Amino acid sequence: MVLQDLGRRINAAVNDLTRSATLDEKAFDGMVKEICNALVEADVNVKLVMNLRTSIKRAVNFKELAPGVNKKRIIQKAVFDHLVSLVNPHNSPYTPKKNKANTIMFVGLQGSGKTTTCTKLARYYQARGFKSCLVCADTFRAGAFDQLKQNATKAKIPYYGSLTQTDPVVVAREGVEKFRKERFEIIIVDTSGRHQQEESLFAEMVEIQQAVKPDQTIMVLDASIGQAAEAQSLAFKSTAAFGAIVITKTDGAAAGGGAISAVAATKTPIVFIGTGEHLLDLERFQPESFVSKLLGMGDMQGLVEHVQSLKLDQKDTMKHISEGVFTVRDLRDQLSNIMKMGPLSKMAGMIPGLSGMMGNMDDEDGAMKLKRMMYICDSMTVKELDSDGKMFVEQPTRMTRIARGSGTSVREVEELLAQQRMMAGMAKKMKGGMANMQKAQNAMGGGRGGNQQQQMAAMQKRLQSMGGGGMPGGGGMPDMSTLMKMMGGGGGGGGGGMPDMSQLMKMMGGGGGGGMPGMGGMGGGRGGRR
Ligand SMILES: Nc1nc2c(ncn2[C@@H]2O[C@H](COP(=O)(O)OP(=O)(O)OP(=O)(O)O)[C@@H](O)[C@H]2O)c(=O)[nH]1
Repeated sequence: MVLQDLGRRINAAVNDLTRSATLDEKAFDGMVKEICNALVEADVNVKLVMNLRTSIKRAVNFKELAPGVNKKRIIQKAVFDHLVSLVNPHNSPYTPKKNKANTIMFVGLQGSGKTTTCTKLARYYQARGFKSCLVCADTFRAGAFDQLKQNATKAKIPYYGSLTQTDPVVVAREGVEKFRKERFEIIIVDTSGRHQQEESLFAEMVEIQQAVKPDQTIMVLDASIGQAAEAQSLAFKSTAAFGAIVITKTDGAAAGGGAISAVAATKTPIVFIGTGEHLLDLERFQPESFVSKLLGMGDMQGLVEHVQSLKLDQKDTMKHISEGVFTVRDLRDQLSNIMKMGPLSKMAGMIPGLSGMMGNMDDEDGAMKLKRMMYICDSMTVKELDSDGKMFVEQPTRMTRIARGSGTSVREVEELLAQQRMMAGMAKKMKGGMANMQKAQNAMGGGRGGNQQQQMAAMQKRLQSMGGGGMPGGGGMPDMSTLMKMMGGGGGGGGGGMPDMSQLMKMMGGGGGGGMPGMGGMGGGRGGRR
């Protein structure tokens, strides 16, 4: 069962119970049983599942619940809290510091995703202002250096390796020394994959560790090993004292829940999880955010961090929106920003309530639709791009020309222009709202350097007062329709406009956040795709 399915099943069990007319002990026991079955099927250790069952039942003691208490809320919160503690390692990892060389060494079994994750992590820190680089100390697998070189070049990360030196200890030492001299702040050392039995490779790993003296050694584990993650991490731990774990391939692994909970049980911090093959498919692991996303409640903090790390250029569009304008070029810029964000299904998972709405959205179809919209924009003249779109109504032959030039249909050009018109309408409405938003932000002590938590809390309060469905476990995030209300957007399942996320991010003190306006119109939302 992939993680998404696990989340859906748990969510369904909780929702079925809280919606049912008879919220009694028998129905509650049924829900707990269904959650436990789902967890066991996702390869979570039976003993851990039994503990969770006992503690949820203890937390919601029907016999002692006073009449009139909000049982729904108590049940939701108990499930949320206990799932969080199931995946919480209760241990903080090393945090890299600015203006010093932080050396991070990667170890793990063959094929677990070390090389890929090294590059993802270097990019992650690079995007956060750390001068990052990569050292390839895998002289064991032919092609390992080439793979790292290719990945690093794509991510624009400096790298070091050798095609002739066969001693990985020498390569690691030379690479780290070179980058330390050059004042790099994050130096990531990739080592060769091991099998548990290969004693000589284990010894080599220890030698590299002694040579480069890493500040942190990270073990990479493939999520598909499920519960075996515990034994594997202990085998590595007894040889190389590693400090943290990255679990890769949580996107497709049937046993992802098993691996995460097994590692958490060993109290080893899980720093990141790999969620796909793309360079951006790396998420910081935080138990609350993870469970929130698993249950389809979104992960707004993760979304803000992700969008900020992309360093999207929003200046012109934000200025336009504040003036009540939204040109075709603004739409093109937003499309290009969306394409930088990674697969749509992942973005949707971070927005409360949206993943359910886009349940059947196929990433490939979505990406293709976006590309075709970009082709349309790229076939326009500068004047057309910077226009408000009215010239297409006055001279419809322009649409025929553009459709021909972009290899698309007139219908698609019309759809794109309809999208732009809708955004322009929203921009007009938001003209006054932007100033109010800014005022609200200032009042909350916001601004770029503001206290994000305070702002989140204030925003949640405001959203709740608007009637949004609260998220159990302190999240309090509303559903999408509430967000849309707040943003003054259209909304609605089939092709309704998504709100401009940059507004939300601004309010959360994100600064420079990215806008994703009108994503719903991209493919018509669920069922609207052709
Ligand atoms: N779906 C998915 N694939 C991943 C993820 N991380 C890595 N991969 C894929 O897993 C495969 C193996 O990854 P590598 O990075 O080469 O693994 P490695 O551990 O360096 O391999 P060795 O050097 O042989 O030990 C590649 O095809 C990656 O694209 C992930 O989070 N999700």
